[in-house]
Amino acid sequence: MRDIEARFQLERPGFTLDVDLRLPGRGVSALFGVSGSGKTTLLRCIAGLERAARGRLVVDGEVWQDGSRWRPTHQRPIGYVFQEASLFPHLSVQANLRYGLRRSPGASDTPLTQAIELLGIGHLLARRPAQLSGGERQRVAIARALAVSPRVLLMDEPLSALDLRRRQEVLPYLDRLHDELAMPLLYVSHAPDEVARLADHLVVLEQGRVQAQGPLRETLSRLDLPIRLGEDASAIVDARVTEIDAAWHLVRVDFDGGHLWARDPGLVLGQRVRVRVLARDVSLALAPGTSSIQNVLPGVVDAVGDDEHPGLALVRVRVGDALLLSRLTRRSAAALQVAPGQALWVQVKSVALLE
Ligand SMILES: Nc1ncnc2c1ncn2[C@@H]1O[C@H](COP(=O)(O)OP(=O)(O)OP(=O)(O)O)[C@@H](O)[C@H]1O
Repeated sequence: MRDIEARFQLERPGFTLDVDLRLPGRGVSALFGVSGSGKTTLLRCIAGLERAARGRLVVDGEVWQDGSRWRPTHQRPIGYVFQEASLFPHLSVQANLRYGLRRSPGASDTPLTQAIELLGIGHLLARRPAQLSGGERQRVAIARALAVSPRVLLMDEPLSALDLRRRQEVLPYLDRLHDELAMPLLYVSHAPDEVARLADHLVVLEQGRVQAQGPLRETLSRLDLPIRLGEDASAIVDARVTEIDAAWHLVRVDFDGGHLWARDPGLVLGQRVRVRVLARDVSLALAPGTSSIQNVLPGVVDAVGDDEHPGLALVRVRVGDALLLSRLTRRSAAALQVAPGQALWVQVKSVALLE
């Protein structure tokens, strides 16, 4: 699967979308930005729902749109999942799933069967939408989008209408999509924790323009970006579970730069995990010290940048191959004489393990 090339300009009263994107042909690309930044508009352009959008769209080597060509929505092989599952209330889950297939006569049943398995909804097929939980409805909506064998799956904040428990229930299925789908998935979200967990590639939109785009880890560790992420500024580290301390309900994960201890969310030995480390949970010290913090790693300062408040600095520290961010007061940074190339100790107060 080749990259997606998406260039669009769209003028609306009080809002202009002007983007030039190259998205990987596989994996999850998160479109991230505050409300009104143009995320939904961008998805609609890709789906061919914004006739006024000028630009160029190439998916898997096929031109869907350029100066002279325009494929209407029904000729674009996409799956579209909205915030709320729009299922027909009078039809069973099975009939809802088959509904989308009517558009493509002769389509094989295999993708639908696979989607039912992937989303774990085989036992729900005879039910009506009113007999499903919000999370189950959303899983059905995702399966319906996959049943038509799309070349791209577009998801517009698929969890935002769900409460925390239902979100937790659906997230593992999104992980499965991430791991098992060979097609690209464009995932709109304004929730940094979802992005950190699911995305491989990140696009940050602000007022209709792209502020940053690139692989997730690199893009998150850009020093100009955390300002936009505020309290959610974080780094992602790829690690593996190497020890489980059942007595203290802790788990040890190892990565290239050392190891970290975290609360055990129920992991198994050897499991690969993404570790999310918030910049505000990372402090720096000249010596390992004797504080209550158990996660202390040797690192080297990579860069020092401004933060949103003049009293704060953001420091990027290399720990092995990983880059961590630390948010500290300018006064502390001055006291430690923090500067690129300096070796110091990184104290990590807490981390989140994202399976
Ligand atoms: N049909 C429309 N006609 C005119 N303007 C619109 C229309 N839909 C959205 N807009 C405007 O376009 C801009 C981008 O909206 P869009 O829905 O793409 O943002 P978003 O990032 O998806 O926001 P949210 O997270 O709230 O869904 C906003 O200023 C919005 O008010």
